[in-house]
Amino acid sequence: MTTTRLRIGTRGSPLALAQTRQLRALLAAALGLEAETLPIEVIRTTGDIIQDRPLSESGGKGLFTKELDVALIEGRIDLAVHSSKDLPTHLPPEIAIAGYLPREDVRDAWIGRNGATLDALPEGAVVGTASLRRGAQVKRLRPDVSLVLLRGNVETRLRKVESGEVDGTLLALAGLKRLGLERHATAILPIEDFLPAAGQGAIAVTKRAGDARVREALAAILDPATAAALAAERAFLTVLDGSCRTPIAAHAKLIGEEIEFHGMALRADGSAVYEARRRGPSMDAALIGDAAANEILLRLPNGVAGLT
Ligand SMILES: NCc1[nH]cc(CCC(=O)O)c1CC(=O)O
Repeated sequence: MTTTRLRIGTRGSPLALAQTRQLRALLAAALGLEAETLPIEVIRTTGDIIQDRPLSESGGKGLFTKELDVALIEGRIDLAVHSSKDLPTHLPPEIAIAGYLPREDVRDAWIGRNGATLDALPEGAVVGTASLRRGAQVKRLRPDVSLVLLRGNVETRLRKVESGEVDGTLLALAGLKRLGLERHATAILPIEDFLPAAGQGAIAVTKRAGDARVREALAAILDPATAAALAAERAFLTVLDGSCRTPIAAHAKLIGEEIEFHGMALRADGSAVYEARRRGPSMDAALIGDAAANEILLRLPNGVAGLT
């Protein structure tokens, strides 16, 4: 197998690069190569350029992936590394998800100014987030706090808490860990109140559909348990999130041969929550996520649009 020239594409954010180096190290070890023989191509995406408004208002889907898809299709790279959370539910037909690395911690971390917890924030405190899901989950517990848009990469957001621009923010613990910034977490939020985004904590690899060379090269480092969980979470998202404007959370985990699934759709102001829980054989993961989403759809008085 000629694998020595596999080119890896990624966004250029510190988190994207950390994830890509992790994948490259695993892949090189599995192939018995030096990591440096697998070149990393940094590709700027639309999502990296838009910084001043929520991505949900900018066309949402595919903002972090389109330029990487094009690079794959044009043969400039052979695989691309993504945060699964940022992968759209529908990919172009030329692109396939090869699989996922073993998942990191799926939970959200709370970063409070001067170490304050979410419970201990004074009335009317300001929480920064760009995530509709996190905003709705915060409002559900603390309807008195105000939400402001906080974008930028992980370091930028941490700085905005330190400088007092906001009293606190939420970030994926996985991202903090990968950047060696876990010490900034004031608290790790319980999964029941802060059910994560579909795909949170998982690194996905995409490739050209039908590229057997890349599929074979990756086989040893991809994790089937994460793939089963992601199949359920992505199916749930596919049914509920046509718009990227609805707060949706989903978490699946493999217990033995079974998938345990918990999904949630929230009204943006946190005033209503619709949940579904299911358990079933892991081979039915996508069906489980799909069924849970349809169960929630049936309970929504005005469909998903009623939640925005
Ligand atoms: N949308 C940004 C993004 N995409 C993936 C992660 C974290 C890493 C992960 O979930 O795997 C983050 C930052 C954050 O939510 O704190």
